[in-house]
Amino acid sequence: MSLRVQLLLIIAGKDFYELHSSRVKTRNTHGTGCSLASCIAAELAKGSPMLSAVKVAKRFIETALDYSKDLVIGNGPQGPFDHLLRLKNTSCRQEAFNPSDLFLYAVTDSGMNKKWGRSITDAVKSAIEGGATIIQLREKDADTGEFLEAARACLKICRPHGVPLLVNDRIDIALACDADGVHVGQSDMPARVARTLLGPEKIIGVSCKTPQHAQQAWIDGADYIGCGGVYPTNTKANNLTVGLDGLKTVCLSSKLPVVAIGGIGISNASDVMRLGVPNLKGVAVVSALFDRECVTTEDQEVTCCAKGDAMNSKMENEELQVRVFLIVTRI
Ligand SMILES: Cc1ncc(COP(=O)(O)OP(=O)(O)O)c(N)n1
Ligand SMILES: Cc1ncsc1CCOP(=O)(O)O
Repeated sequence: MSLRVQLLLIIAGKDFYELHSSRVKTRNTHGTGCSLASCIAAELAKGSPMLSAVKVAKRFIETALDYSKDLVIGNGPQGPFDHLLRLKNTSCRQEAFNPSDLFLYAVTDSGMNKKWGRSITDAVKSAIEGGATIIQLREKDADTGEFLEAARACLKICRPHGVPLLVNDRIDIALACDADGVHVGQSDMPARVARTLLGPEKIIGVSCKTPQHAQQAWIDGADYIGCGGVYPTNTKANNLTVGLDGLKTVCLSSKLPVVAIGGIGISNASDVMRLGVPNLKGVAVVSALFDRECVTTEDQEVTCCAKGDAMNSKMENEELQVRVFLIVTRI
């Protein structure tokens, strides 16, 4: 039987969160409370909002408990857990949201699938085969029942590949099918409310065009920023273009990982990634993947080099190999 551990978090007397995890069976629990508190304090000192700080600290304690569960130190009924594991072990368990998942972000489009006569599940399957690292279902004109059924079917495709599936705008659909998260825009459900509804573990992305949007997304507990349109696009009407400069400004204004979106395809993905800001983690594409007659598994690899950003001295002058896989048409 696997026991669950529950941590209740109340922020400012009004926001209430339940954080769950599996119980680690071990006698080595001495030091967990003070390590949890210290880790929360350290995250807050780095500028994290309370929820993010507690999530990071909780994951650290879980990982350390698991890592040190079989240690034998002393003879007492309770042993110490190894809170220095991060200094010794670099292969710690992965966090729930891995920013590198943003690398090739495929956003579906019901109109394009209809135009090319393909089902949403076929589109998702092909995108994953082509190298997509995260999928967003952006089904603007699907009926709720139809959308929910499609989302459930897509989850069955994504889960075995370890590819997160997010739902655009529809928190209700994400909740109903237990998707990995949502993407919301500035005029959708506010990210703070989405976080309250979805809980601390789900992935929340927010569209941001300005540093103010980015700041609010961070405060609201978002996991990543979608920034664009970087280039003009026909996929989204009346969408203000921010250009590479706007993208860079948003990236530099935030600690959150950023994915660029809007008019990005095989011809300019490398220009975007060459911006070289450390928190720009990938490109989100709609038409480059899905406005095709036949999405095949034939991948085209574009390798580009991006310089590390001077903001991060470790990255300075480092050649960063960015491999962008795009699915191409076979006629
Ligand atoms: C990754 C990503 N970034 C931005 C958007 C745009 O979202 P939004 O502003 O809500 O506009 P719609 O997609 O709803 O038209 C996105 N979908 N994904
Ligand atoms: C949804 C969205 N948000 C900003 S631009 C855009 C559309 C991107 O589509 P495409 O990759 O076809 O330009």
